[in-house]
Amino acid sequence: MELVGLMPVLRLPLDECLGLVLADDVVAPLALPPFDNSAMDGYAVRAADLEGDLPVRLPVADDIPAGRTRLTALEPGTVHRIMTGAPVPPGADAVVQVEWTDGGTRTVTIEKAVSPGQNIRTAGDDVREGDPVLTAGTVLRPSTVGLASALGLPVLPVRRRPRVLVLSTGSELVEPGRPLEPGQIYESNGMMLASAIRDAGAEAVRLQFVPDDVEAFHRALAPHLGSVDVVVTSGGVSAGAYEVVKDALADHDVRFTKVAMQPGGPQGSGRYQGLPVLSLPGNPVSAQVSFEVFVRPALLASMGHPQPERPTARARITTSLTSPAGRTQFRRGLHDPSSGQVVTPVGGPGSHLLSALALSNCLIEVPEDVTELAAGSEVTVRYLQ
Ligand SMILES: Nc1nc2c(c(=O)[nH]1)N[C@H]1C(S)=C(S)[C@@H](COP(=O)(O)OP(=O)(O)OC[C@H]3O[C@@H](n4cnc5c(N)ncnc54)[C@H](O)[C@@H]3O)O[C@H]1N2
Ligand code: MOO
Repeated sequence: MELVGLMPVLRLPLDECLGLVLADDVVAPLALPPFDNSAMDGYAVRAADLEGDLPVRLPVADDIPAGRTRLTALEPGTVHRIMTGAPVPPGADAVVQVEWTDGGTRTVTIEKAVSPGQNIRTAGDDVREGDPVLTAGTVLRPSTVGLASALGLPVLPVRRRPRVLVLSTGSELVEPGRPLEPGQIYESNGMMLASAIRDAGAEAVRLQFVPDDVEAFHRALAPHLGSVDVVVTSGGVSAGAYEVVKDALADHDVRFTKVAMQPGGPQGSGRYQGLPVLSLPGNPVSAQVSFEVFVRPALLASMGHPQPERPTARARITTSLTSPAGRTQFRRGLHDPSSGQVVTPVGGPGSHLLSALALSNCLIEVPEDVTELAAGSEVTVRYLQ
C-alpha cells in the first residue's frame, strides 16, 4: 500500500469531488437556513391576531415570493402572502398554510389559528455559522457535496484521484469488434481493470495492449510515464518462455514473487523509472482478485480513504469447498443479505472462470491452513460492491 503514496491536496470544484476524501475540516461560513423563512405557501401573520373568534378576515398588505431580498415589516392586523422558502418579514411570528384560508390576495379569510413559530424555519436551525460541519477524512457523497454547495463553497480541499495506466500484455489478445483467428481471444483484463480503477474513484488510462515483446512494452509505456501516478500491468508474470512483463521489468526495481494465494499467485511490484508498478497475473479472475487484494486498497489509501479495505462479514457456505494447502483461496460467492448470513460459492476455483466472477458479489476467503470446508461452515466474505 505504501508503494503508491498519498496524492496531493487540491481545491477541486464540487462537481469533481464525488467519492473523494476531504483533506481539511470545513467550518460553516454561514448559517443554514441563512434567514428565517416560511415552511409553507400561505400567509405570514402575527399569531396574536388569530387569537379571537375564527374565521377572521384580514388585509393582505404584501406578497413575498421566494428570492425576495427587501422586506417591509408586517403591521399588526395585516398579513403578507408568502411562499415556501421566502423570508419571513419582521413583525410576523408564524405562517398560516394556504389550505387553512380562502387563498385571497387583497383580503384573506383565515379559518384556523397558529402558534408563534409555526411553519417558520429559523435561521441556523440546521447549521450555525462557525459550526464544524465536515471533518477531514470524510468521503464525499451526494449529500455532503450538496451541503457544501448549500454553504456557498464552490471548491473543497480533497486528495486528487491517482491516474493509473493499465497495460495488458499477450500476443493472443484481440480488441473486441475485430475478427478472431484460431488461438486468439478477446482482451478483457484491460477493460475490467480500468473499470475497477474508476469504480475505486481513481482515473484509468487504458493503453492498447502489447504483444509479448519487451521492446514493444517499453515503447508503449514511454509516452505516459510523466503523466501517471501508477502503472498496472496484466499478464506475462509467470514461468513461461514469453513473460514480457517480467522480462521487461526484472532489470528495473520490480520484484516478481509467488504469493500464497489462489488465484493471484504470481505477482510483481516495485518501481519502473520511479513510477510505482503493480504487475498482476493474466488469468482474468487472478487479475481481478489481485486488484481487489492489492491494488484497490492501495488506490483508496493514496486518496486518504479512511477505510481502504472492502467491508467483510461472516457467513455460512451453502455447499462444501476444497482449497489448496498453504494458500489463501478466494472463491467467488453470491451473498444474499435477505436470506440471512449465507453465501453460495459460484463456479469452481479455476482462474479462467470469468462468467462465475461476473455472477458473484463477494469473495469467500478460505484460510491458508484449511483444505476442506463442509456445507454450513462459517467463512469470511469480502463484499465486492
Ligand atoms: N509453469 C507454470 N505455469 C503457470 C504458473 C506456474 O506457476 N508455473 N502459474 C499459473 C498461474 S497461477 C497464473 S495466474 C498464470 C499467470 O500467467 P501470466 O501472468 O504470465 O499470464 P499469461 O500467461 O499472459 O496469461 C494467462 C492466461 O490469461 C489469459 N489472459 C492474459 N491476459 C489477458 C487479457 N488481457 N484478457 C483476457 N485474457 C488474458 C491468457 O490468454 C492465458 O490464458 O500462469 C499460470 N501458469
Ligand atoms: O495464481 Mo493463478 O492466479 O491461480 O490463476
